[in-house]
Amino acid sequence: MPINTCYPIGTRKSKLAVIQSEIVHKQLKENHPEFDFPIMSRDTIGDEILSKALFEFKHQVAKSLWTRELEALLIVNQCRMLVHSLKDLPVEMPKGMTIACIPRRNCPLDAIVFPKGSPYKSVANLPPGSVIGTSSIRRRALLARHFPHLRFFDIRGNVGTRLSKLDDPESPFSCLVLAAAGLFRLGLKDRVSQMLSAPFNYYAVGQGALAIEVREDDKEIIELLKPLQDTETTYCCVAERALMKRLDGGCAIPIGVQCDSLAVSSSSFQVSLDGIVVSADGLRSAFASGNRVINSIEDAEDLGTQVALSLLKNGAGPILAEHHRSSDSEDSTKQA
Ligand SMILES: NCc1[nH]cc(CCC(=O)O)c1CC(=O)O
Repeated sequence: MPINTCYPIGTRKSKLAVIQSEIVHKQLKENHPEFDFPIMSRDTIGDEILSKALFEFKHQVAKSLWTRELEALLIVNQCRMLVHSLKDLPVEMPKGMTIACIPRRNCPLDAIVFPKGSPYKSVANLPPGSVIGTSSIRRRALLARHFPHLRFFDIRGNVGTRLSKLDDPESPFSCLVLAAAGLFRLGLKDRVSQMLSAPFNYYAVGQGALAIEVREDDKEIIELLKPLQDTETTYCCVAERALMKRLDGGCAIPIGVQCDSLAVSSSSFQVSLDGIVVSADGLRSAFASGNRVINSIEDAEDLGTQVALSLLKNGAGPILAEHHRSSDSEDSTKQA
């Protein structure tokens, strides 16, 4: 037996974060039954400052909201890996950190959840003035594009908290928009009334995928994580993240994507990537798409960058500049 047999997994404390770590734990045990992978959970700033809408945070702060405290555990070797939702990770990883592995993706789509007992089954049927609960500027902008008669209120907290706010008879919300993957992992599939997909809705970069973050120099854990890597998911997510990186987007910017892939051999995939950038009011948008055969991470990055450049050619620049201006000034955070 090697001397080191214990590789702790670090995670946020929310129920979803812990379930996601358990998914990774199970896959690690299947591949390495001789080792232990205890789960250690911690609170992060993102969990503590629940009263602020996400897009009110400064761009740079928003990028590391969910991850900074956990990375400290990696640095001091108290944890060997962190399990995150990929969409919560910044496109530029902090110095010394890397994504070792992206396992197989769950459903990447957004879903609509109505309160228990609601007569509605579709957002399209909601009467004018109905209130949609979401703190995501992307979800708000994309829905406003189709339904200018609906209103949007922020809602924060973990998925369980949001659902109890929704079900409260005093609640202003007619429905919530949540990631289907999170609801599925929490065993709440029966709460999903409607799935939102392209060309009507586009999901967040990396949505539905997990990412395992490690110290870049920890070759031992990188090796142990190799069997958990899903090549098809990785190519799609790398393309999506390259698109966002080229547009300098964080979670305060309404960029939506839709990525589809088809295996053409065991190691190459035909990948098509659609991207959309929307103004906060949903009135203006830029769209672009691209597709190519992907054989490597570099190919995937190239696809994402190409779609980003097409987006800029199609008018994404001024829309993005507007968002950067409003998230950089102190007093214009409630623009929509
Ligand atoms: N920003 C919070 C967050 N981060 C990841 C998920 C869901 C799981 C996933 O996308 O993999 C959620 C909740 C939501 O958006 O409804």
